[in-house]
Amino acid sequence: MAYLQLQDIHKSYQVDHQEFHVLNGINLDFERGEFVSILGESGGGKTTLMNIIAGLDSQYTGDVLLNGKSLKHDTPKELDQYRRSTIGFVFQSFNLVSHLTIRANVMVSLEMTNLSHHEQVKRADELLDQVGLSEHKNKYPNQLSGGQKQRVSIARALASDPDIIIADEPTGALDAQNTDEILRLLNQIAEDGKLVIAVTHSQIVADYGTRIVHLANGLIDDDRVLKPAYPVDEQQKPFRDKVASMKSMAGMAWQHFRYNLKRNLLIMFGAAIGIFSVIVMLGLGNGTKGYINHEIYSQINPNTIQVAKNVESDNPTPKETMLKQSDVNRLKKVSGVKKVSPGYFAAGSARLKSGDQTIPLTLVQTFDNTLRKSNIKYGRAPRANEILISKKEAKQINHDHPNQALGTKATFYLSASDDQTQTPQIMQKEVTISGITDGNSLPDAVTYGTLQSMYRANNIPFGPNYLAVDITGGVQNVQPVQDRIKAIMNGNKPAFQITGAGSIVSTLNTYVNLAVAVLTSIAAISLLVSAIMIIVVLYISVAERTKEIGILRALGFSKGNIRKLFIFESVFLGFFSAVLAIILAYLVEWGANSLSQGGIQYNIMQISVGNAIFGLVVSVVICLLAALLPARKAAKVDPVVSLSAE
Ligand SMILES: Nc1ncnc2c1ncn2[C@@H]1O[C@H](COP(=O)(O)OP(=O)(O)OP(=O)(O)O)[C@@H](O)[C@H]1O
Repeated sequence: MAYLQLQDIHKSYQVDHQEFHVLNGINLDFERGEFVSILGESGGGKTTLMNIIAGLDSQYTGDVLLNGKSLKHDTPKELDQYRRSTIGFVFQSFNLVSHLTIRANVMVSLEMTNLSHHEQVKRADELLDQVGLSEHKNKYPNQLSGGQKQRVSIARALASDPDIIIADEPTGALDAQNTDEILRLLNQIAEDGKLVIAVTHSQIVADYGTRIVHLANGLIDDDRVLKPAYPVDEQQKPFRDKVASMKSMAGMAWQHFRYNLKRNLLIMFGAAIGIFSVIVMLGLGNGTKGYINHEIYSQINPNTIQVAKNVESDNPTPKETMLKQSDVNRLKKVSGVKKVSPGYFAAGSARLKSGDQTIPLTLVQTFDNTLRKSNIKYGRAPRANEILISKKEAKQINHDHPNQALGTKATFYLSASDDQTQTPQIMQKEVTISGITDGNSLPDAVTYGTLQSMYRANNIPFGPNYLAVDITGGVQNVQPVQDRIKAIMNGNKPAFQITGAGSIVSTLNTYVNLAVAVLTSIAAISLLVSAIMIIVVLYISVAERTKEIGILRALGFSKGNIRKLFIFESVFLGFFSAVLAIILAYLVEWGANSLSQGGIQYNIMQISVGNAIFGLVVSVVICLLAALLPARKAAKVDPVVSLSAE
């Protein structure tokens, strides 16, 4: 039984509903150690026959048997494996991968073996040495002469130690001296016990081999043995072949990415704009929220909230708003609540009279933890019969030296209505100014006891109209505790409401979040544009690399390998675009914050690590999705068509 048998091979092409018969029943036997030249007229079907032998074309009738085993029913994956392990290609136009160095071109075949990287480099160097190119291994194909390129392609064909070398017009593009050199190498391969099948028009080439087969009208019309086949030394391959790994495909994608760095940099800039805008918007949102919180929390203590009774009427009576001990007890039970203290606020009904100055007090409240001691610029917090006023008010007492208002005696007036008579009464008390605050919108403050004594003196019932609730832990606990308090019901109505400045923080944050979401969505439109751009670029890349895809498929790379090649390249694009976008965003953050520190003394842009990671993940995912269709197209490229492409 011959090593390779062709049995009654018929092949025809369908063009415009017409059938063109190219091979009309080829029967040939080949042995290892033979150097067979296939001669025949141009267009006679020699390349077609080679594609069938190589397992690139399976649309034929008849059978190809290797060691007696038919290829006819092999799956595409089995044919990939057959090419990987058994076939080595040498093409007329060399078909080297232009973006890979000479050594890397040889190593492409070795990616599909179980050799370690180090062993692959060693084998590639040995082969390049064998074909006399060891000095050129770091050059790129366009830096070599035609003869040198063909020697590289011979080294690549031998890399995976295949038993059959198919050479399609191997000397067609070479001068006499290089032809001689290449023929010597091919003959050496046959001498080493491999089967060399060379398609040629040249009688010189044909005469060099051990046998000449002539093709005419789709049939073998002559088959001459010039000399006996070289003896075959049965040797085990020094390594096993395997499907190229993810790592290999990532490595190859990386090599192409680097080779096209300038172009890729431009694409990356385009793709980075979208990610950059999204990250900047998120950072601006964080900064704005932070600024609002900072402004509010610098005046009030976020960890103490004001809780009032939830009353329905617009104009509730003091009795309706008054909180009871039972309310205090209910709040104390809420998890996260540390302390509940009674508080009272009076809006628009108080005055302070000092000498002949009468100062209206917009808001007076009890001094408790909702206010920050750090806002007291001069003096201290009020004790019994003392009052804390703002700097603006102190200026009305002593215009030039407001701090000298400290210790001044004044009369504090407060109107209150007796629930029974409904007649407002003006209560008054002599107080001393104990402190002056710095803020513009801070309330004036007295102690709860001071207010209580004023009401008692006038026989008007008094009780807290809010409760100051201290919350354990950090600021992050405030919202959950607020939510738990809001969930306490009186029948089917909430029992309490959160009042004071703290209550608006979450509302403001909700608005800012909404604004950020809208702006981020607008920024995300540029992400869509980036995605479309990447799809277009990859489609162009598939078209540009059709030949390369054909070469890789001929060498034994599977469709899946080709798909991964494009997907990896796109992922690299996504990753580096995001890195670029993140760097740009942090630069803009630095610029914006330098400006905002000068104005509002706050970092208005705060890009978190989470924002940067989000940008990175989104960019990689978008590029991954954008690569799916072009990668699929690349995988579907027919190697026979792409190899014959101009
Ligand atoms: N994909 C195809 N569709 C239609 N016809 C094709 C296709 N590929 C090849 N042919 C035809 O099949 C015939 C054989 O082509 P093939 O390339 O095998 O010839 P060849 O002997 O290698 O020629 P040459 O020596 O000029 O390279 C030619 O007539 C060619 O036009």
